[in-house]
Amino acid sequence: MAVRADTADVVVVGLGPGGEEAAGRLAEAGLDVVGVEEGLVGGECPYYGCIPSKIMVRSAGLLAEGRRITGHAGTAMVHPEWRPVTRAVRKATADWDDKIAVERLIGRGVRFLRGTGRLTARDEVTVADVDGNETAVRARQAVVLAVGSEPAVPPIPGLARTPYWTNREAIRVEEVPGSLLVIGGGSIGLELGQVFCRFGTAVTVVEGMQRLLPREEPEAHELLLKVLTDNGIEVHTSARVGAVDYEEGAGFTLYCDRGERLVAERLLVATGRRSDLAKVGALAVDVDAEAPALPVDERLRVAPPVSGRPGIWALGDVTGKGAYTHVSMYQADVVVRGILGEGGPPAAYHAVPRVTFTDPEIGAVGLTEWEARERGLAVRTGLVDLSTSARGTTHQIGNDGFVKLVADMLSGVLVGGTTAGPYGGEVLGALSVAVHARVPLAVLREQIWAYPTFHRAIGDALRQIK
Ligand SMILES: Cc1cc2nc3c(=O)[nH]c(=O)nc-3n(C[C@H](O)[C@H](O)[C@H](O)COP(=O)(O)OP(=O)(O)OC[C@H]3O[C@@H](n4cnc5c(N)ncnc54)[C@H](O)[C@@H]3O)c2cc1C
Ligand SMILES: NC(=O)c1ccc[n+]([C@@H]2O[C@H](COP(=O)([O-])OP(=O)(O)OC[C@H]3O[C@@H](n4cnc5c(N)ncnc54)[C@H](O)[C@@H]3O)[C@@H](O)[C@H]2O)c1
Repeated sequence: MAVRADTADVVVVGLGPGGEEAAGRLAEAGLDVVGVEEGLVGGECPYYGCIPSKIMVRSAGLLAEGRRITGHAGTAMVHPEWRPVTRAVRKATADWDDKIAVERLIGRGVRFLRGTGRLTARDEVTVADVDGNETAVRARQAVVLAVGSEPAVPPIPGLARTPYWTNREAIRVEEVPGSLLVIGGGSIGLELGQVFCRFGTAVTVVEGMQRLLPREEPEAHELLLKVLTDNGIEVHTSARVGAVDYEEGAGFTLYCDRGERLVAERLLVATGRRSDLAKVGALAVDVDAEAPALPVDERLRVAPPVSGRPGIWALGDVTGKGAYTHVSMYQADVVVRGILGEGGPPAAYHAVPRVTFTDPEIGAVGLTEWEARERGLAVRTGLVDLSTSARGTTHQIGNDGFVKLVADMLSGVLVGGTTAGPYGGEVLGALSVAVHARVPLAVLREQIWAYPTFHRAIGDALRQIK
């Protein structure tokens, strides 16, 4: 094993969306930056997450729209074919090759090291490559930990011995299975579950909590339960999986505590994410390696720079502030400004937007009604059914959805909201601005909302907030 020593102004460990952005911008600003990545430069989002999954969602959406033609605009026979989806995913991921991403990074001035980075001292990252060679890089100014997350697989008896899928295998699948069990009714389980269902797979979703998307509004659960069940997906909520079995040819069997015995060809485990703090050497900065996330202050510092010693920053999924690409990119900006000493506002999370790309899409921003009540706010809500709105009426089939607003009457602003329905993620834009900028309710009520749009329902919901 060879050991090499190096120094740099900044070492960025993990080059997902946020790490890549931070490394690139810091190098462009003239700092000597070493970027360390053990997998693919770009991270989960472009290769196994947002991009390929949304390609699949789009293809599945086309099938659904095709099937809606009959009875509304003529007749249509829809024959699903998975091959074009595989082709599009392979193209978008460059066949899971990051050559272009590495070139782009180097082009921005970053020195790239492929390997696993670990904090071995407060100012040192040791990078081990696949051959076991190590490079100890001493950071003069900063270390940025942007190591993201990986699937959290629950300790269900029998599961570890089976060839279950996580998002990684599901994204790379070459043929749709005849049947699929999904453990977890969150964003991944529902987006991919609906995709496979639309391509002909018999899908069963098993969710441990009482509701699908349990962190969102209960109305989102009710809507998705109705629509997904209508699509033919079998949904089990409040279901605890006691054991998993797998037999070649027979497939997977889930034994649930209430006695259900669920069988399918494939099993997708989509039960959230975890970050491996031990692997990145969190102990070197006195962080418990078993902690769920790296603790950061409002400037994303795990440890501020002190008396000539570099500061340790973190960003992205590993900070536990919302596992979304847009959060990681937002935090990258705060980190870059912090390292360059540019000042500017600290990180704020009162208006984190999120979209689950099911059909209907579930867009949400800020607090849910329950979260607002938990915080003791003077809560009033407005709720409008999209299907009965003017746009819902003209849209006809596929018009399920709602707009829900959560207001705090003391501060007189919206603190959260949900826009569920066709283009729910796009409609969310208007609400995101209102929650982010704390636009007074009085000002929002004066707004003219174009007719007949889905976002006009925001104006209708506002009128319910007295
Ligand atoms: C199926 C799926 C769909 C998703 N869809 C969306 C979506 O539509 N919209 C959205 O906003 N978000 C979506 N997400 C979430 C999004 O992908 C993540 O929030 C985002 O990728 C996190 O970015 P990150 O910068 O934290 O790092 P990650 O993308 O997690 O990347 C971290 C990188 O660090 C590397 N790494 C880890 N440890 C080390 C180490 N010790 N040394 C060197 N390298 C290391 C990893 O190999 C990885 O490349 C989705 C996720 C999944 C799984
Ligand atoms: N459109 C998007 O922005 C998008 C899409 C996919 C993923 N993501 C990100 O990736 C993260 C991970 O997605 P995810 O769907 O895996 O996580 P999630 O946290 O969104 O959902 C996981 C679900 O699994 C359930 N669960 C956990 N353990 C279980 C068990 N043993 N049995 C049954 N159910 C169980 C949870 O109650 C939860 O509803 C998301 O939180 C999100 O931040 C975002």
